[in-house]
Amino acid sequence: MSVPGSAGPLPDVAGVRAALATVKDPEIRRPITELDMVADLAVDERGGVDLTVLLTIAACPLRDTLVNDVTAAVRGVPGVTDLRLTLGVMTDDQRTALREKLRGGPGREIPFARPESRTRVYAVASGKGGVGKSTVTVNLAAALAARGLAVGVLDADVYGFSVPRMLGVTGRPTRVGDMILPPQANGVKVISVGMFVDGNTPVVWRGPMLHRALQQFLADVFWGDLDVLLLDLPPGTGDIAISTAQLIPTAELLVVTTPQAAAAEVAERAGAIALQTRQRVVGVVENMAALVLPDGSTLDVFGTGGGDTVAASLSRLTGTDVPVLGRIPLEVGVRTAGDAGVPVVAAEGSSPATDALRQVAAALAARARPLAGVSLGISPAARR
Ligand SMILES: Nc1ncnc2c1ncn2[C@@H]1O[C@H](COP(=O)(O)OP(=O)(O)OP(=O)(O)O)[C@@H](O)[C@H]1O
Repeated sequence: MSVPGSAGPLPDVAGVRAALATVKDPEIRRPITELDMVADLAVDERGGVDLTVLLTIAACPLRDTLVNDVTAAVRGVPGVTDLRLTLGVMTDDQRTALREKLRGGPGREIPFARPESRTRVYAVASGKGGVGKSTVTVNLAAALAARGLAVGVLDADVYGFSVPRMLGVTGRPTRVGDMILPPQANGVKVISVGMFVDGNTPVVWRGPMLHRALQQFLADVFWGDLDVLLLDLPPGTGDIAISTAQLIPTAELLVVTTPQAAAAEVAERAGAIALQTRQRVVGVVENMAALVLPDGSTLDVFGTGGGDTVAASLSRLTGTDVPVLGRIPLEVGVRTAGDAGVPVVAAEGSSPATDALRQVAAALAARARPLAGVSLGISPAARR
């Protein structure tokens, strides 16, 4: 059949539906046809399309993106002459059904704790504050995402949350019923306690509240099928590190230290918590290593040897081989990039620091869990 008065083919519902299957919800990042967002679809004999798309929530922040993507997809179908698009909103029951579909069931369990989970979870720990734990976390996340991995960062540094700013995330997460959709920046999905408090209000939570918050971030946030989840822990050996081990026993520790002997001693204590929690220590990252001066010489601002000391001591304590995965030099660009909300590895060009960070990311990427024989849920996740 063809459109009256035109030489082209008459579009049918299946053709338009196929085009709509290429449109992804901008926040959930799955095809809208799979999410049951396409409510009514009809094509008349003139090539006019009547379509109702259901938004997950009325205040959908990316509504315009969705409308533009839907319009472009439908208008791109040969023979379509008109699109009459109506936007509706899901009912509570429809949202519950969507949540269960995405989660693979009605429970509130932590997907990363399931035995079949293929997500590598790394808890990034440090002994003391200010050694660059958050900087290392966001750069590893961005470098892993640049390698094509699906990456999430959970900023569990409740007292010093800085990850959203370093990754350039300004938005708040959208809530669909009791499901939280993480904002994404630099290819990384991010959730931080800082997104749930007003302005610069300090967080004054005690252990049980911290545990519940962490549990909620792990269970109620729709992370999708991640390859890697990085947790930015608060410095030290506090409640959050223990909660992490209880909630995701397979989480592995990545210890960040500086070359300074004093920092190394406390970093050892942070790593040694793995003995009590029976977690594996995947390695040590030595940050703030020798600064390269303009004449090419180097300056050991924080001394030398801290990374090796921590790695040797944790190897001895845990009876496993804990390697130094990389040494990240002090570099002005690392700090300015973080301040600008773009991790330095995501900026143009390379430097000794970006090379070292990418090398650590490569070592972690090589440890990705195999996909074979693992059920991924309703469909492969969109990577970004
Ligand atoms: N390799 C580096 N070169 C230059 N500056 C760095 C480097 N690593 C971190 N910094 C800077 O040092 C400061 C502290 O880093 P960061 O906030 O990442 O530390 P942290 O260990 O996460 O601190 P806390 O746990 O107390 O929040 C930041 O201003 C950051 O930009």
